[in-house]
Amino acid sequence: MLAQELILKHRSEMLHALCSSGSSECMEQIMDILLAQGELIWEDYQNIRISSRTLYANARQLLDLVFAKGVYTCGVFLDALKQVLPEEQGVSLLFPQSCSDQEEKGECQNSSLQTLRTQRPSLVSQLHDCIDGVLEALLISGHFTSADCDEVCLPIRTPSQKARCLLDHVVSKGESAAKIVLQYIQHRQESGLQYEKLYPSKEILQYQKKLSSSVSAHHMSLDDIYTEGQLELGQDCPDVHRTLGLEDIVSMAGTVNAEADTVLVSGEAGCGKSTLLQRLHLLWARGTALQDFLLLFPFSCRRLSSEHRELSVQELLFQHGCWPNREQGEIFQFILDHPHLILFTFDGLDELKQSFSDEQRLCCPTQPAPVHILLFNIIQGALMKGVRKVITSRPEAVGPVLKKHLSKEVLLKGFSPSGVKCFIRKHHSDPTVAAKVLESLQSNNTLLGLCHSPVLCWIVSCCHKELLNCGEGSPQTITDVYLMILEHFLQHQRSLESVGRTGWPQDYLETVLHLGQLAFEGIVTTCYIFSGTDLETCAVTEKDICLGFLIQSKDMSSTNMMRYEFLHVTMQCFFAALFIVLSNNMDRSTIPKLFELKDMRKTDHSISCFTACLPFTYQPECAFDGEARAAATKNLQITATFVSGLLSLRHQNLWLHCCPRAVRARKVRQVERCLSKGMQKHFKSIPQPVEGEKKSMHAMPAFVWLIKCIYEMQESRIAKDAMSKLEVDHLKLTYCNIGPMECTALAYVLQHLKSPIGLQLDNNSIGDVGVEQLLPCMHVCNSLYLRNNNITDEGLRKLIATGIQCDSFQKIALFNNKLTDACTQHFAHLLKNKQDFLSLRLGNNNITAEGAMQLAEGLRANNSLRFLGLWGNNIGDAGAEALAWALEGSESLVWLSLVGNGIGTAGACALANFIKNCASLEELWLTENNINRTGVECLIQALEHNIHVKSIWLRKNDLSVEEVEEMTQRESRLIF
Ligand SMILES: Nc1ncnc2c1ncn2[C@@H]1O[C@H](COP(=O)(O)OP(=O)(O)OP(=O)(O)O)[C@@H](O)[C@H]1O
Repeated sequence: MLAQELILKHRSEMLHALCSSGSSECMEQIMDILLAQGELIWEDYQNIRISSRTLYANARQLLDLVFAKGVYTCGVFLDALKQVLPEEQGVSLLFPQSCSDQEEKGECQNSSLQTLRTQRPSLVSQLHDCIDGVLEALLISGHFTSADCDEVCLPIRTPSQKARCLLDHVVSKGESAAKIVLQYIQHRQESGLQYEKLYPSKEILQYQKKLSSSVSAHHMSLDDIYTEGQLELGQDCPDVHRTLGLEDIVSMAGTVNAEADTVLVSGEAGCGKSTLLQRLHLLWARGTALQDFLLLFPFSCRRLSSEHRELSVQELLFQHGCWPNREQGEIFQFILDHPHLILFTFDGLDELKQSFSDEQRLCCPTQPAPVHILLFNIIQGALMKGVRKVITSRPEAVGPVLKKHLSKEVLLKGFSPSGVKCFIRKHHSDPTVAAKVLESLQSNNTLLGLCHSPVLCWIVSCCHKELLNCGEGSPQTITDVYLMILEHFLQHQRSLESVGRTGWPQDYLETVLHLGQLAFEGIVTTCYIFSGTDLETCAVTEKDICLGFLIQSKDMSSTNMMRYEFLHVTMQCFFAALFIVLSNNMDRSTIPKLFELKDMRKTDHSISCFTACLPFTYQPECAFDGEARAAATKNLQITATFVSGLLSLRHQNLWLHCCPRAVRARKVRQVERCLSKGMQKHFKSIPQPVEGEKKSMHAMPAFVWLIKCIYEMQESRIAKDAMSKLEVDHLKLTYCNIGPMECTALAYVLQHLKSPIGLQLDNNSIGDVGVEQLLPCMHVCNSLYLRNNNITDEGLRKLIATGIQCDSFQKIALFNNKLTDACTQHFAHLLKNKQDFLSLRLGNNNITAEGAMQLAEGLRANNSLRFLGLWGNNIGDAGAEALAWALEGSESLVWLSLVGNGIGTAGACALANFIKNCASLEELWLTENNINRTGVECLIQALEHNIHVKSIWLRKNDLSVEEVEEMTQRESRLIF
């Protein structure tokens, strides 16, 4: 439709749109545009704007005039109208199909070219700083050749000349090329990057470059080995099961609170949180990700913790973000004006000494305050509202107050099985070495389980020579892995020094004790960065530093002071544990305090020989409260785990010449006693069951920790002793961050249970490797709940192969995993061979009709199954028919759920046949299955012959309100 006709047709709507607000502003703006483009002359303008006339009369005059001037003026008018009127006022409604329809009909074929001509002046200036981008778009789309691009970019041209030359070329290429240019510019505007407005000065650009280069300089080293970790949305997110990519962290995906600007990435020690942030920083600096953010400021809570001055936000940005800059004022103003273009990252919130609180409010960005207060205000958006923030933390430090201020939580769960492979391949440039390391991991599933933690994977990969030479005795525990890297670093030093010395721990005992003391005192006082003076106080020498366990602290701030930290905080825990085990002067109460986790910081710390020389000021008790205490305690727990491992029988020979046997024996006894007491305390806290219910224990995180300590000791006597006192029927360990490594420990200990239990491990990250680790305790599980654990058919195959041999194994729940039809043959086999199996729940996997048919084979041969849940799969009518055939005459099945399986009317009719003759079924769930009236009729008829069925759920099917009403009357057991 021509522009003139459009005006004629929509005249009254246009009048309304122009005048209904009662203000002449819209009309004035449109006339500005028409005047600027020469479509109205000054006299026209005067003739329209007559103040004694009504607004509507003036608008009519305008429309008449524009119409009289012809098609072209009408086109300009329509463009102006679109520009000026807000969308919601109905401008899009005015021309409901204008452009798309017209384009299809070819009537509007010149519109982009036209726009290029009519908007030429503004386009020239808009193109100034994006010529390269537009040329690239034209090149990719095939409209321009590289010769065209070269022609446009001739160095003699000024930016405006380049822009004009580009436009001229585009006009010669036609409509679709013009469209590309307009789309490019529009996209930039939409994404908030209207460069003229947003790049107010060269300083901002220079500062951006400076931030990028300092960020890349810090993180380059990781570039070659970075491997994607497993990212999931937190449990509060609506779309929990979605897997995420790196950029999704800052996207809106999974947002639970749209008001908040802060995203939390949480995960266990060494799962790769800091590394993930470093990766994000690097990608941003290179311009390959997060390009919606113009400036990115990375902060480390570890380093912020040692800032004792009060700072304003501005000082925080420039003193901790990057070196001070001349143009601070302007840059800061830019940040305040454009918060949505800025990204802050705060790594390691758990390392702050204060728990998150939203009580002390600040709102002035120039007001100085203690750093943690600034941080808390930034996180909750009281300061720097609109700036996007990504914070990382261990889970212990995340309390409900913090959660309230999060836009979403993302869980980082370490490497997937393919991630482990990918990391090892990246780490070893020689593919033969990589293949050997992988082969050795495949042959030691426990070690493979440990490698799901990136930090352990890194160590194992570094120590590949030791690993490949260790034969049978390959590492089984995390202590083994850390001992391996200790030996690796020390041996490396030995090979540089003269040979002919004794054993490695002895030769380096002093070094280990120096580093150990530094580590221990740091862990006790939550200090992870050490000054030269701290090192001196613990007698750490230059040579000790050269071993490689301490690294120079990377700091983007201006301070030139040399500071150190351990390679990783878990390494610090390991050295602290070595110190506890090897120091002869250790206070006797240290181990009990460590295990009972009575706060070692609170006491006056009478660890005699070094109390006096503690380089740290102890924080008053109140400084560690709530989540901050829990987070600090976690490192003490990791230390205790290492203490257990180091004192295990199998490592005693290592220390023969390092510490007196009697002292060591005492420490071993202390650890054993603590573990036994700790477990008993847990068991005592289990409430007595209500009559008729099972005795159930909901494990606390400390229970998993104690189990891991027992595993590190590798003595079945201790495991047996611990389990001898546990009397429960059901052990619940849901949402406990249980990965393959924890499964190993659990199975090691639980296998000694006296009587079988239900083991509930829903919502963890067990995976196939974890499943394999659980096998040794399958015989004590009468039921196993593994909902939402990333389990595939392969893990399932192994699980069933063992389960089938276990007499007590009777129930399994596997909803929300990654099972497909390939798993159903194993279940069929189980059902055929286990005539006492009771419950099979496979909801929300990927099972289709084919899988249902396989399963049917097993069901047909089984006469014990009481519960069968297949909701949220896709078995269709054929699957339902197969199940109906298999279950015909069943005397055991009580409950069947086929919710959301697309079984349709045919499926319902098939099931009706089975219902007719089934004396056991009580509940049938057929919600959401596209069943129509005919299907329900079949079910009603079947129910006429069946008095046992109590209810059939039929909500969300293809039935009208009237049908529902009528059928409810006829059969009250149908629930709609
Ligand atoms: N995605 C990854 N790709 C390659 N290596 C990784 C990755 N993530 C972690 N690592 C390795 O694991 C080590 C520990 O990771 P990182 O420090 O990021 O863990 P973290 O979760 O921040 O630990 P913590 O909570 O103890 O501070 C890194 O130094 C690196 O060697």
